Amino acid sequence: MRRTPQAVEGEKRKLPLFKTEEAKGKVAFSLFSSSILVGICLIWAYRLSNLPTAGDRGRWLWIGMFFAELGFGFYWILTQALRWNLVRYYPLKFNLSQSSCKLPGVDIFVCTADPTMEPPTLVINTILSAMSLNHPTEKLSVYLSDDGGSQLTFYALLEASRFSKLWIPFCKKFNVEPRSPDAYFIHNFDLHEHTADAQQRLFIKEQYEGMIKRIEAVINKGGVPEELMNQHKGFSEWDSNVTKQNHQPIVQIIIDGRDTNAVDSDGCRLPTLVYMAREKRPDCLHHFKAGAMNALIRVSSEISNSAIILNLDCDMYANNADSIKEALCFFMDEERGHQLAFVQHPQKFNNITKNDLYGNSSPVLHKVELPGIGGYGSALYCGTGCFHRRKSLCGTKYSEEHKRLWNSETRKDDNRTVHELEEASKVLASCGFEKGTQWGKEMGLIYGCPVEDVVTGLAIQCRGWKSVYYNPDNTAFIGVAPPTLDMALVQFTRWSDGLFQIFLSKYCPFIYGYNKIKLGAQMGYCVYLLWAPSSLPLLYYAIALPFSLFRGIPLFPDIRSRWFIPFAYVFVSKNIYSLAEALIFGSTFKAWWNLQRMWVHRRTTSFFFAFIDCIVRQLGLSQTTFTVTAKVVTDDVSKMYQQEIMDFGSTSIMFTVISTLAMLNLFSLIGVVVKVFMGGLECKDMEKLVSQVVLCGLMVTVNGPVYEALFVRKDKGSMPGSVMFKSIVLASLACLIPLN
Ligand SMILES: O=c1ccn([C@@H]2O[C@H](COP(=O)(O)OP(=O)(O)O[C@H]3O[C@H](CO)[C@@H](O)[C@H](O)[C@H]3O)[C@@H](O)[C@H]2O)c(=O)[nH]1
Ligand SMILES: [Mn+2]
Repeated sequence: MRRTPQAVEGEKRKLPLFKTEEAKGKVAFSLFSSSILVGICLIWAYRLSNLPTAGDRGRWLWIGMFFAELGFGFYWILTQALRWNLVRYYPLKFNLSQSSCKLPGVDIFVCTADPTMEPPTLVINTILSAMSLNHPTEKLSVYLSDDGGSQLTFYALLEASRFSKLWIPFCKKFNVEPRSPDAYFIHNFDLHEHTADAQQRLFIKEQYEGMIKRIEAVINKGGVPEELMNQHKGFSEWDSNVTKQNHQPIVQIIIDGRDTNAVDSDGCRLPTLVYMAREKRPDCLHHFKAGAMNALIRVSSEISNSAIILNLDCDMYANNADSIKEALCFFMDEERGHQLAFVQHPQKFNNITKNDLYGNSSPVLHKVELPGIGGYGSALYCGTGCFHRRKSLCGTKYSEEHKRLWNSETRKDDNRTVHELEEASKVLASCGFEKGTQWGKEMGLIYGCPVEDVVTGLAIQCRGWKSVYYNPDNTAFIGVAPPTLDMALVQFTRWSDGLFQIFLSKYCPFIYGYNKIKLGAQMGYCVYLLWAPSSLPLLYYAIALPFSLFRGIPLFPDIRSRWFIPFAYVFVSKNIYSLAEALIFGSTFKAWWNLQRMWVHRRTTSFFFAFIDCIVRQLGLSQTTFTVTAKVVTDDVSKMYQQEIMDFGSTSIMFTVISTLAMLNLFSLIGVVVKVFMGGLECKDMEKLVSQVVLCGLMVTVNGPVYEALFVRKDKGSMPGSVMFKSIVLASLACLIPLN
């Protein structure tokens, strides 16, 4: 009997398109983690039962220790939620290729904000990589949002649109990866080979380099020359009044995907390519990246309106050519796909050195902590490398009805001309459009928070949607990590500030998420949202321990007391666990050590400043800002980074804090050594101070590079003299303050 095509289709569509795997070892882990919990409770009990009596030296120090350890303890409990429910997802690409379902359209959004910090040549590499992803080109549209409103970026995009006619067929023919020309040509191919393939590669490389030269020449001139301007009508938007902060909405459809004449060098259709610079006016809040994303959502709904949106930062190029296919496996799965709002990829970087000097890319974060919260169906939205369902991003609540709605959601059959589409889009990208609407509140990305991504993801999940964190072996998107300490700390300040702001707002996961997302997910969110206040216990330890050690005041139990055991157990086992976990997931020992140092620096500077900023803002004294991370640095700085030498070469106040803490710990350690040698400390007293000596010693060891930068190095990355001076004065003062 012959089966009808429908029956065959029905059968095939039942194949699952992704699978889930739970991590093993849950029982062992919960036993271990309970034992630490017991230790923590014992520590709290010790603090309460041994409180020095009123008038005793160090009573206040002791009370502070109790609160610090309460903070450490509760925070540690939260972090356990990230490890209870580790789930990994695997798309089944083969099953998708077997399925006869129609693929939905995909709109890719790329955001850029500044042509100097984010050079147009970098931006177009991301654009080209996005345009060449494996997906039917008539269902692919790429949008660039340029918050810099720069004709240089527009010019570069025009050049890229021309080059894409060569690049896309080249990628598909040779299955090129990474799909960013810059990242691809960095590999040293044997370009002198004489095969036809090698010849073609060489030809494309030359074309690429020629394009980059032309763009750089225009950038060096500081503007697009008249004769080039005449080549495209779009340049007429840039009259003399256009500045970054003040200009009309600009929308230019550079490639119209509907146009059957828009073809590449092989005669295949090109994806749609759109440039957008939303309107900016000095008296109109633009809400940074969130505002740009929302304008993109609206403009793209007018032009292509694809059901799936991929959002990328301008430095995140596509590495894995099949990432769209893989994401569609999740969304199109018959059984569970309709519940998913987004699929988040990890943020990986192409400039991570062997031992990850600034702890930018920890394997434990990507392989344990983020999938850990994903295990509750509540993966964090991290702002880039994320595939969204347009519906959920626009504010729709989850409902069972979203099943099988793909086909009705593809591109509008639109007969309007390019000009008409552009004019209609400009209205959507204007300042006034959002007034009195739900954009920024219930629709699109949420405004008012520098980490618009996390809060938006949370809101989506609280509307009933689920999300997936997917970390493929073949990394999907690769960006640029901040290559200086200062930049890394500034980035963490913005994050921890924004995250804590979410905690204090109506979006606090314990309240907003109550009964909507799982408790584990609420806790998991708070691990991040409480970064800023998590600075306080560590800062207290970093000051109170050397402070009291210098004065011979013991703050921990005698090493021969039984109370010493829980302290030692918690401290040692927690750190051994963290080291073992890091090594198992592919870190080096040195990378783990560097990360520990970075946590000390982040907590004592970024998180602490963010904590203060956030409180100040809650009092209504300041406004949200967004400091864009520069993606290019000078050669000196880059060389230092490549050699894994820390860069302290700026007078940032953060460096003063870092070096003051380092000096304080060093002074008190030296103080103790001197006392021991002078016979001023008896063995009995020493036994009480051992824990403090060890902890201060560790702090000094962790800070090794800080002392080097203060006293040994003479290069550009050494600590400026003024910072050294301030830190020595401050640390000495702290040592000299009398304590009754
Ligand atoms: O007014 C603005 C500011 C920034 N951006 C873009 O936002 C992206 C992220 O900015 P970046 O300076 O690179 O910040 P990062 O700290 O690297 O960004 C991380 O953290 C942000 C939230 O703090 C998220 O939005 C990002 O996706 C995430 O990669 C870049 O493409 C910018 O061009 C804009 O479009 N408009
Ligand atoms: Mn970035």
